[in-house]
Amino acid sequence: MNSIASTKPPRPRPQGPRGDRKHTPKVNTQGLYKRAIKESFVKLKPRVMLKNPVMFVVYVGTIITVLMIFDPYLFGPVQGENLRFFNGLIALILFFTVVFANFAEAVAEGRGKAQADALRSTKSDTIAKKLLPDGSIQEISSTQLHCGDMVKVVAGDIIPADGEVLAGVASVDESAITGESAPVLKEPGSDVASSVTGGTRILSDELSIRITADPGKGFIDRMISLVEGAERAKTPNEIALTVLLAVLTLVFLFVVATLPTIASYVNSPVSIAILIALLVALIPTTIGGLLSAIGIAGMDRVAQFNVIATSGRAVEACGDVNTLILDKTGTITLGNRLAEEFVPVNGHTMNDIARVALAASLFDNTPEGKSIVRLAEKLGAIVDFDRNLAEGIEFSAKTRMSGTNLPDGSEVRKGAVGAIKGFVRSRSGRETPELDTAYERISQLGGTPLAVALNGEIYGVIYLKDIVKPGIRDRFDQLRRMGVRTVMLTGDNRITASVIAQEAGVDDFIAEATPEDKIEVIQREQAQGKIVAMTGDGTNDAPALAQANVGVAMNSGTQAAKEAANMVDLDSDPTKLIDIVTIGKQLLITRGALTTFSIANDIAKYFAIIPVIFASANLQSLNLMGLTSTNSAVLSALIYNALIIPALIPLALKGVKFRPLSANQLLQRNILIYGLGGVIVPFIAIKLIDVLVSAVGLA
Ligand SMILES: Nc1ncnc2c1ncn2[C@@H]1O[C@H](COP(=O)(O)OP(=O)(O)OP(=O)(O)O)[C@@H](O)[C@H]1O
Ligand SMILES: [K+]
Ligand SMILES: [Mg+2]
Repeated sequence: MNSIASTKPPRPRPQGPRGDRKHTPKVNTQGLYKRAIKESFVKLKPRVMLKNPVMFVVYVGTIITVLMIFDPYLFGPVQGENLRFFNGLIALILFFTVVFANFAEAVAEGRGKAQADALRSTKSDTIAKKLLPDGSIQEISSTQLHCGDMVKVVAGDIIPADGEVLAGVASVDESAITGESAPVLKEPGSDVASSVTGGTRILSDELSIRITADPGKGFIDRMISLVEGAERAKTPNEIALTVLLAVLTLVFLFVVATLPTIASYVNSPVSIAILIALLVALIPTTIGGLLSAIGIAGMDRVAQFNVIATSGRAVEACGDVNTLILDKTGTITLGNRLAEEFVPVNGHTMNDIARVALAASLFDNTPEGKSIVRLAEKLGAIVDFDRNLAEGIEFSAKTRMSGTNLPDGSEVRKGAVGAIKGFVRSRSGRETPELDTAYERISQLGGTPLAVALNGEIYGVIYLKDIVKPGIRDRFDQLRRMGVRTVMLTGDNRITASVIAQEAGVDDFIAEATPEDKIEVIQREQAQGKIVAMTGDGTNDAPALAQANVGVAMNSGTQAAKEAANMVDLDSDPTKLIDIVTIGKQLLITRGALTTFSIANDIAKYFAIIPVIFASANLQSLNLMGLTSTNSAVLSALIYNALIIPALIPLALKGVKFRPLSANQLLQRNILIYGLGGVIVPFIAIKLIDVLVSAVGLA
């Protein structure tokens, strides 16, 4: 909520439900793949490989099998022909398994790297005109600017660093960060319009700016390191899953290690190479290889929505969100609340209320205020005092009023009906039932009623009309199906709030909320163990944004809000929170689905390889899949195991098809599709590969 309504950002234009405008720089796909291929080999350093325990086991397995190319009898006597060639094939397949997993991660990182390069190119060294205390100007490099320095920028200049406008009014091209080409007006004083970002370009006039960021610490610098993934630490869920996969790997290692004893008991000695093959087939290499790509892709998908996440953790938290806190005006409604009608009361005429409403709105720069002036002037009202001698009283969300102190000492006010009643009472005026009738009628229509008063006398009510965004009801339905509760928080009165809440289909609403209420609501939800998401832009929102588990700040918002939030929406569209939550959910579901698939796969691979181990023990009844030979069975299972990683990269990056369902329904659906599919697919694929492998005479 804004403390100062005149600082409201331009209302975002309504978007399609998926809001799929993309401003991220175009990425050259061919270059991206070339770079990823190179990276897949660079990542083979043991230090890097160690971060992924599952793939590290494959890595070690590769090294051992390579040694066994040179000495097949390294670990004792083995039966069979062409051992060197066979071990060579296994080593090759294992090597590619590792490379494919690295490739998945490299491709996922590629887009962010390309984006970072594009951002870096906007951040060329500029010459800053530093304002010295004596008023003279010194030209220095932008990299030498520090917090607190004053600079001057004129039309055509690149703004040298993040800062706050202290003087001047100018339009600024912020497309370098927002991709939006429409210029933005910057002026001092107001929370929102006074902050400027280094790297953007001033188009007209000139500004005096106080620098608020030290070199290398600006908004663009932070964006670069974020999209590049420099700060991408593993998220708590990712760590938990990595641990689980490592434990599973250990269990399989133990199982495989005990096999030789059993095998020799049934007089069927096995080679170390085959044991390694079996181990690699059984451990969860698919999810192990794709895990980090899934996480990076989730951040990337958020970035493509023009939202910058400060960490992967933030994106992931979106997936766990239980409660979504939204404000009414501009988020649930279109937000261009315009004066529709004046309703005079207490025996006043239409002319009277128009005149008082005009006087009360003369200095009100909010869209609401301007529309009241327009309507009053249309009705023929004129200003009958010297406006230079009058004093404007700015709107604040706390007082819920705005107005003017006239030269003759009288006070005109307009605002929320409750607030104006309080004002009138304090001036020993009267309240009338007529006022309540008018205000209830407007509220029932979902409009915002503003009462108008001159000193102790109420003149009537202004009807501000607002419209619920088309399609928003569907979005809330979807969220409900995902188990997310939506709460509308508004400064408006109870009746209006309940009408809009009903029309929009939110689960709950809080009316007559002050900015402080927001943080209270968040804390209350969190006390019940809920994960809470919210959007905001004002300085007032900063504590609430920091308190929320997912706080999305509007780029048009204040520096404080942006710093407190864990995401910044470059388009300043509060409805995007809904999309971000959806992306987070999809990230978690994708991870779950591919984990299920990966583990289900092992069943088939197990049945492909285990008969091999007991081959000479006449346990051929175990050869369920009817594979050609023992060697071809092992190779086929391993080839499948390697190829499934690149085959699933597109799914890992794009995310699985997403449907708004509850966690339970999703689990059932996933087990059905990815669990059952994960058992069936490899049976078919391994059989086909076996046919091919034996046809080309590899085994
Ligand atoms: N320019 C204004 N002048 C006087 N009163 C106003 C003005 N704008 C809004 N109000 C009154 O103050 C109330 C609170 O405003 P606030 O901005 O906190 O909430 P809101 O805009 O109604 O809802 P939301 O919090 O969803 O944006 C409004 O409901 C309205 O009654
Ligand atoms: K595997
Ligand atoms: Mg508001």
